[in-house]
Formats: sequence, C-alpha cells, structure tokens
Amino acid sequence: MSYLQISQLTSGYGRQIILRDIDLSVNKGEMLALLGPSGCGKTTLLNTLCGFIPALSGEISVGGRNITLLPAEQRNITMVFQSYALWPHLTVAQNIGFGLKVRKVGKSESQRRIMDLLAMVNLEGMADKNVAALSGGQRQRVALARALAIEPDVLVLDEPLSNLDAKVRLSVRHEIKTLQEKLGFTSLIVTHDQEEALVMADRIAVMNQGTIEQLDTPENVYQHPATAFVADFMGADNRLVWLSDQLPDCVRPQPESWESEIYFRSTDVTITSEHTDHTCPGLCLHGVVEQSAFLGHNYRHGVRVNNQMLFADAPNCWAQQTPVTLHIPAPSLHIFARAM
Ligand SMILES: Nc1ncnc2c1ncn2[C@@H]1O[C@H](COP(=O)(O)OP(=O)(O)OP(=O)(O)O)[C@@H](O)[C@H]1O
Repeated sequence: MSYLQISQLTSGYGRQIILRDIDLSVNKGEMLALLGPSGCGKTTLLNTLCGFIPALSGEISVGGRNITLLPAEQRNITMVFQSYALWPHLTVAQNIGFGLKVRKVGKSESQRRIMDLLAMVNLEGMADKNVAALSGGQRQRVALARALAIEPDVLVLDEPLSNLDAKVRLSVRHEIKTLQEKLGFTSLIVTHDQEEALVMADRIAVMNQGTIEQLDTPENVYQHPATAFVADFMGADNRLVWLSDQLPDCVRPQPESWESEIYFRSTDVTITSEHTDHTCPGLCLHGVVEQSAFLGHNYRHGVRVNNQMLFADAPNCWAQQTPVTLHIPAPSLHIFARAM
C-alpha cells in the first residue's frame, strides 16, 4: 500500500461539489505533481488533504493512519504557499524555527535544525536577516526550510514558484528537486506549468474538471497521453478529426467504424516541399504555408490544410504561400476513437 492514499474522495464548497471520486496514491519519498488548467480543482484537493476543507466522502490515509476526519493541526502535513506566507517582522531563523517553538522543541535542538536547514537551502549566513530584506527566491527557500523544519509526513507545495521571475524559477525548481531527492520527503506539488511538472515530479496526475485523467510518469504522460484532454494539455495541440478508414494502415485504430481525433505537436512535424515521398510510417498532409514566426530556436509555421490551420516547426523559414507536405511520424500521433 502507498504511503499517502486518497480513495474515492469527494469534496467541495457548501453544496458545490468540485472533486469527484478522486483516487490517488503517493509512495514514500515520491514527488507527485498535480497538473491541470485553472479551476480544475488542484487547490481544492490540497485543501482537503491538509484539512482546510472537509471531505464529503472517501478516505485519506498517511502511513496507514486514517486522517480523513482529523483537524489540520493533527495531520502532520505542511503546506508551502505561492505567497510564501512568512512572518514579515521575524528574522530568517525565527521564521524557520517558528513551528519548532510551537511544538516546544528544545532550544539547542531547534538551533541545530535551523542551521542544518539554512545550509540545505543555500541561505547560510542569513539567519539574522529580516525576511522583508530578501529576494523572492530567497523567501521561498525560507518558506521551504520552515515547512521542512517540523519534519512533516507530507509536504504540500501550492504553486511555489509562480511568484518568481523566469530565471529564478528555473534555479529554485532544481534546488527543490535536489533537496527532495536528498532528504526523501514525500510531497505533492501543484502547478499549471507542464514543464515544471515534467522536470520536478516522479509522477504526474493530470486533472480536468475535478477528476484525474491520467496518473503516470512524466514520460508516459508526455509520450502516451491517455485521453484527448491530456494530449492537448501536454502540448499536442494540433487536432484533426478523421474517419478512421481514411487513415493510413500504420496508424488506423481499432475498431475502424469510429471517427478518430488525432493530436500532435508542432515540434513533431517535418515540413518538406510539395511532392516529397515519405517512407517512414506516419501521416502526410498537403497544405500551404500562411504564416511564420521566429521563435528563437526555430520557426513556427501556420499551414492551411483543407480548411484548417495546423502548426509546424522547422529550423528554416518557409515562405508564405509555399505549397508543402507535412509529415508526422506514427509514434507522434496521439489517436483517440470518437463515437459517431
Ligand atoms: N472558497 C471557494 N468557494 C466556492 N468555490 C470555490 C472556492 N474556491 C474555489 N472554488 C471553485 O472550485 C473550483 C476549483 O478551484 P481550485 O482553486 O481548486 O482550482 P485550481 O485548479 O487550483 O485553479 P488555479 O490553477 O486557478 O489555482 C473552481 O470552479 C472555483 O471557482
């Protein structure tokens, strides 16, 4: 059995049900990312786990202990917030030691833990600084150290990086991941940034409208999305609807009497001149280049295929109005059957 086990959980606000029959398990020492668009219920799931809102039905257990009905302070789950939620009038060390003081941990033990944590989050020498004088990245490290100080059973991170600028974000996310691997804490991180989830998490739960659409490794969620929603959300946002029997044999789904929705990434398309023959299995589409934009590492083209605009990336820029063939290799096509 997993360390954190959520079974058939339903919860919401008043009469409004937000989460329906959520099943989720997190192993000890694992970092699991909850990924999904705004409003899909990520924060509601964290709040239910932490005991800030009650479960309407279902069960939550940690290490075999049923915590479903326990008040927040008895769950030993700590949350790191997007807004840091530090005490502005206290120093770095006082913030980190706050939970230890509440738990009446002795002064010398407390001091030792604070110093260890300061070193772990690369804030040595900052113990006596006021948190108001720190940068965003430093504040989030203090918040992380404060959460870890009380050695929670589960650490919950609610969009911990979204207040940081792009560059700091990249370094802090690697720091959190390194720390998690070193200390082996069990954690749940909420994000709506797919790259962040791919980089940081051991497994990802993709959420949509209060349910989990796929719970899998980053590689599988990216390369083998289980549903059309996951494919689209993970960046395969070119979409075609075809009759299955019009598809080449190599990508034809079973049963054939179904309409197919096909998703693929613009980065997986090869643009070639109009009459190029492609030998490797996949889909060939004929169209005309209508737009191109420089993305830095390559160009993104808008190519009209029949009446639809599809996007395709290439290292070189294809001129507007050029007739082209788009080739998408079979493994890059994510095909889902649709009932007619
Ligand atoms: N306090 C509340 N009272 C009533 N409804 C709420 C409350 N908080 C959130 N909701 C609703 O619950 C749904 C899920 O919201 P939630 O904050 O869990 O989504 P989220 O996935 O975390 O979104 P975001 O990425 O924008 O933070 C939304 O429809 C939202 O309007």
